[in-house]
Amino acid sequence: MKGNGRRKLDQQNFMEQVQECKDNGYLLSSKKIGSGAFSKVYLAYATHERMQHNSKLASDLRGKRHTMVAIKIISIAKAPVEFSRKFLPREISSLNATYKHLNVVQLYETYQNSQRSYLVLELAARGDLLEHINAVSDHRCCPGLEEEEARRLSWQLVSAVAHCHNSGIVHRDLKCENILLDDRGFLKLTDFGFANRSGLKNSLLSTFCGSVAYTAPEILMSKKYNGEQADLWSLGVILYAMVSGKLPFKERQPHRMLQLMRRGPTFPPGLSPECQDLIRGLLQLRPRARLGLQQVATHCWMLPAAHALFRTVLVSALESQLPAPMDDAEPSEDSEHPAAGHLPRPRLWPGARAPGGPPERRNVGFSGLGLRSTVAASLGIGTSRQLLSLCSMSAIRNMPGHYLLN
Ligand SMILES: Nc1ncnc2c1ncn2[C@@H]1O[C@H](COP(=O)(O)OP(=O)(O)OP(=O)(O)O)[C@@H](O)[C@H]1O
Repeated sequence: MKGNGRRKLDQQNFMEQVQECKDNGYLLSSKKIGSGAFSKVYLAYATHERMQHNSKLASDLRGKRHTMVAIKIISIAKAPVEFSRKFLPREISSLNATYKHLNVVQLYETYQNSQRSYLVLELAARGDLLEHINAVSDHRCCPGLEEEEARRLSWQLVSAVAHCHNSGIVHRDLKCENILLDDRGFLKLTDFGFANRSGLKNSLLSTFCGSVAYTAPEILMSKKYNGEQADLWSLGVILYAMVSGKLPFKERQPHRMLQLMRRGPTFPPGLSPECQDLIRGLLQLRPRARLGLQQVATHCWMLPAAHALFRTVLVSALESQLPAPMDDAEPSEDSEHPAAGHLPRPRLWPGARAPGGPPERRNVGFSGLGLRSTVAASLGIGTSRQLLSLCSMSAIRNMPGHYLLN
């Protein structure tokens, strides 16, 4: 009886939600795609009428060629007052502040009544990064992703986090479960429930947020912390999880966790020294010793993929749409692989220059504007402007093909 009564109530609740969504221009499906502490997330469809009234929604869905969205329904009645008054408004304002980046889930709109709040979000239908790592590990019969895939995803994640920080938002709950993948394989950072404004440049935060396994040591030690530096620690944990299929430090008790952190991570055999170096640079106990986002983006481990992509995109774009480059843009004769002659020699952090200094700066006499977008899209890191802001930076400039970005 009790079970029956509960089921009826759930059904009634769901029908109310369907009606409330319909009133706001969305067709709610019964497909539940996730749930959180006080929320449920459903697949829904935007009506054409709604799209006519919401340009954000219309422009994005037109590009995606479908009308699907994810609707996160938060039960105000079930959630603690602090959640509705503090965390939910922060989540909404953070999503508004970080609109719009290819690697950050987009909030199209919200509506609410006294019972529920609705967040209409961009759909990321391929599950989260943790599921992905586990699925790939099973498939390969070896824990973790291939470094090449981890690098591609890291580019997107670094781009997303850089965009948040540049928008004045610290995420404070970066973990594999809060990183979703969409049906095109793009990474989408989500769950800004603990996000906060980073405020003044050196202002410090004090609230404990996130999951212990991803939490920076200074937070575990209850010290005041810099949100951006704490996000960078979590980034190191995520990168470690991607390439090893496990967490670098796993203990329930914070003081034991700290002991492990002091000892530093141990790496699986076969992991490249460059990748180890990057992870070590992020998992620095002292926040100030940690790599910054710009150093991450220009770390030698991050470069090979970008380099290869630049080459590939450059070659195909040159063939299809652009005037031929001047002679000096040709690969060197001794290149075995089309990219090999131009790869900067691996540099280990912190930033020792490759022997012989940076590659010569070349200019091919075209702006490469369309190409920038293609490159940004290939890397999965948003618009060309976002690519530029991430890479306004020495390493990309030092890379062969840098002229595409100037
Ligand atoms: N835009 C989306 N597209 C697809 N699935 C989503 C989307 N947003 C959320 N989900 C799914 O719903 C789950 C819960 O969403 P979310 O993490 O935002 O809720 P939450 O209430 O903040 O969760 P938690 O209590 O774990 O912090 C996610 O783990 C994910 O599986």
